[in-house]
Amino acid sequence: MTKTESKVLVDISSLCYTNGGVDILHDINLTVNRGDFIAVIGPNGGGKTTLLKLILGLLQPTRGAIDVRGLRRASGTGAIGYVPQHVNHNLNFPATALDVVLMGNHSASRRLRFGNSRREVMQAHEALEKLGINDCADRKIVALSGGQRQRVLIARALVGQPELLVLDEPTASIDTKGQTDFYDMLKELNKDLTILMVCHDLMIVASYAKSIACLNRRLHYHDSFRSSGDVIDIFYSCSVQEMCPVGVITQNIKDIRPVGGKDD
Ligand SMILES: Nc1ncnc2c1ncn2[C@@H]1O[C@H](COP(=O)(O)OP(=O)(O)OP(=O)(O)O)[C@@H](O)[C@H]1O
Repeated sequence: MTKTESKVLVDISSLCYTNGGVDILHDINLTVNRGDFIAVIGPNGGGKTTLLKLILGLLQPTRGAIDVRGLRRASGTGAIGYVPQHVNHNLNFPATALDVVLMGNHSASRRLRFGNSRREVMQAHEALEKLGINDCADRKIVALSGGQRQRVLIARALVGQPELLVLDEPTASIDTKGQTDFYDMLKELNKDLTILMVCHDLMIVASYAKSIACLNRRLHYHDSFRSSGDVIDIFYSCSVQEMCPVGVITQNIKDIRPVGGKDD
């Protein structure tokens, strides 16, 4: 880290978000530090996507603040790369993988400029290469597999050279083997890039994330988390209205750990 780089990229304090009189997020505090790999888990409707939209600046907090001054905007089009939850590809849409990645260069400031510079095309190829799919550059996006398409979307998020990569349930349509490859790749990217990811798969979370934020209107942050098949059963059967399932799980791990067992 250079002297000008801040350790804290995003600082969320006492954030509340209300929509139509409904309290969707309440008193959220979260700090995203450079190098983090944070998994956000929580039940459907718990506010995960809403939190990501607030960080991206697509929504404004009702109360509290999100400080993103730690993110430099020196180069590229955006300090945050975003891979959304749902991307519906129109089967008649003729774009190639390269075209989709190049869309990552389109910012408000250059909306009226047509075409791409040679440098932008080169950067798009580099992003595809980084994700191991540059050989798909000229293939139509609709002709790619779910896993390949997901990598194209990450390449699109990376082409603006972000410092923070935000992903919303990125592997919903990828098979188990593809998911392992995908998360291995994210782990590799995390060497240079900070990652904040919504994910429902606790095994994945336990294997890849460095810390976990459990969100159900309120947020509970945990520095570390371990999971097992039993724990997943507990997670999905517990009620998580106001309490944190990770707290329940952690308690349960303590309860089932044999006396004299290694305390880790
Ligand atoms: N545009 C909107 N207008 C009004 N309410 C909304 C809007 N978008 C989301 N909500 C509500 O906000 C709450 C949180 O939704 P959000 O999509 O953030 O949850 P989530 O945790 O991402 O859910 P999931 O796991 O199902 O994707 C839900 O009650 C939802 O109905």
